[in-house]
Amino acid sequence: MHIPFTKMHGLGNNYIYINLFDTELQEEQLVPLAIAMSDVKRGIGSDGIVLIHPSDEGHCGMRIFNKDGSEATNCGNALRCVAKFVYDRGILPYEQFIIATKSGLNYVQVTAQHGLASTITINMGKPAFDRAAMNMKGEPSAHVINEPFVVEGHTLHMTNVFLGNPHAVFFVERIEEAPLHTLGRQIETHDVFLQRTNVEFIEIVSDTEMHFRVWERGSGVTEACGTGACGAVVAAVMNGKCKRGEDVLVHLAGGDLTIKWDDDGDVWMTGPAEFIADGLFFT
Ligand SMILES: N[C@@H](CCC[C@H](N)C(=O)O)C(=O)O
Repeated sequence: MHIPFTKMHGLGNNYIYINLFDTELQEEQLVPLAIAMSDVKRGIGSDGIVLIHPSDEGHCGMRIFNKDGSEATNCGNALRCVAKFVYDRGILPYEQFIIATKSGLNYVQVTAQHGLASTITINMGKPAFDRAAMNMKGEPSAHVINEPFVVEGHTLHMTNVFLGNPHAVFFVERIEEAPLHTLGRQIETHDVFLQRTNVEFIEIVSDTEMHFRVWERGSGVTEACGTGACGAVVAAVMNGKCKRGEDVLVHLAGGDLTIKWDDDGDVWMTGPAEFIADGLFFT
């Protein structure tokens, strides 16, 4: 079987996109396909796969699988790439439309240059803070804001934000010292998180600027995480370190995103998306 695919990236967070507007896949193929395609040596190599599919009321739908085959509920960088895919390729040639994900409907605004999407702004929805939303052990309605968290004998201070996906955010003095490789997997798989978590380290530069690094659930260290950057800005506001209602410039390993948590409670993300290649995957 030959599966047509497109590889794209958002600030280096790279996924293989499969267009189900014109390709058919069975549900049982999806997990093995995510693992096989993401493999650098025997597949294409990626942080996971993303399915672009027709959805109700003329919306475009999106599903995201991490490189270990686990399915997530949303992906900020993939939302921008899907927006560029459907806009540039004439599937939804409008500057405003909706992408439906497992975590809800995301409003999209495309800024185009010479007929191609160059910058994409997405409404990422409203954050939640309760342990139930985070799928954590403990009192379901309790929030975790800057609470001591012990992992591998280290006591860190954790803030939890659910923003499309679960995020555990930690402040560091210097971003170069973020313990991504030493504690990322241990925090992701800590038994307090019933469905694991994404892990973010941030260094505050000012109340409108930060550095950011991520260990993603199911994919490990990646160059960028859109829902994570949104969660990090919300966590910084909750801890009195960033301003609500203003653009916050987030420096990720793969480039910059602009994030705003507005006064109505919605979080907005603005950034780029790029095509890498089209191809056929042989199974
Ligand atoms: N890279 C993504 C998030 C992908 C899913 C995540 N690893 C999870 O399992 O929750 C983004 O840009 O938001």
